[in-house]
Amino acid sequence: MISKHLPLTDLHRHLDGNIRIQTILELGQQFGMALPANDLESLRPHVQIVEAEPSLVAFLSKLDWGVAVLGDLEACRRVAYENVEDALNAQIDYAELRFSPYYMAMKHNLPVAGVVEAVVDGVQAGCRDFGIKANLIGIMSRTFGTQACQQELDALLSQKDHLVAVDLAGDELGQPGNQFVGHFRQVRDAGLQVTVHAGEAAGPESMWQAIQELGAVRIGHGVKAVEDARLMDYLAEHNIGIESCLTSNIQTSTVASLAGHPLKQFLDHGILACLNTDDPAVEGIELPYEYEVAAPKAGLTPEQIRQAQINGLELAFLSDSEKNALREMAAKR
Ligand SMILES: O=c1[nH]cnc2c1ncn2[C@@H]1O[C@H](CO)[C@@H](O)[C@H]1O
Ligand SMILES: [Zn+2]
Repeated sequence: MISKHLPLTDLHRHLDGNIRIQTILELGQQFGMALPANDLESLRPHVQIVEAEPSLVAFLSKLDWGVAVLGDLEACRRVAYENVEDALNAQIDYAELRFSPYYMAMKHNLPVAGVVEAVVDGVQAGCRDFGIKANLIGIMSRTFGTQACQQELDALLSQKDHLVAVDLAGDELGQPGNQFVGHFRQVRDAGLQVTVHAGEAAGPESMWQAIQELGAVRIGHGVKAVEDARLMDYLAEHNIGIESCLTSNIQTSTVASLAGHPLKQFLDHGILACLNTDDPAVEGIELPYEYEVAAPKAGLTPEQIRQAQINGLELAFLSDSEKNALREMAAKR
């Protein structure tokens, strides 16, 4: 259950993994693109997971049509704006929306820095119109290699005042984190926080690398930490946050069943772990489903679900006064 009197956060939410099917249809039509299907239900299996995919990389290919229809910067602005409305509809009080401008720019050769500006603009307009709070996390898509990531980072840093953090996402096995040490030095020098997708496709060594060499203060997924007792202790002692995404982990075949998901062990161990969506439109779920269906199936007690909601605010890239304002707002309703 979601506690109404606590702020609800989604800290791990890809806005380019949350493009509405209807919007994919409309943008496809607008830009005269041939889509694999021309109505909502026939397009669905091409852009949404219908059964678990065999691997992370197979799962990620389901995001490709959503970004393929981004034919101009206005389209990027539109999906960013709609993402804020989706967050409101999912009862979210505070969202950290992450996006990969290189991935969004790729199909139509859009200017990468222009994509960042368009996303910033769309999210700002959305926050004004829908009355919720959001911050942006820039992603480097490791799948496309180190040079593309540097180009992507340059574009992100050109708008660094509008970002709270930078992340590394994509093919964790194919592009290990040790290639990105220089990139993350630039991120930290720019005064931005670091969160990294790690311990999802690769093992606990990938999480150690993200923490010790890239400077990650939060880890996306991190499911493989259970294989390393010393890492479990380290995460708890150093308040390294784990951004759990239960349904996503099933759909990428990272975890075989919700009953076997390690989130419960993280919470039992005193690790600051929270509940998040990942790519809601692609997964066909929203945050309330994660709280009301997925978390109980993963064996979390009502107290642990409440703790996960508290941890979400604790881990947010917000100042103490911003967190307090959210707490007071939720306590009053
Ligand atoms: O669960 C995930 N694990 C790793 N990378 C992901 C996941 N979901 C999306 N992306 C990656 O994030 C970028 C778009 O924001 C893309 O690189 C996409 O492949
Ligand atoms: Zn993710």
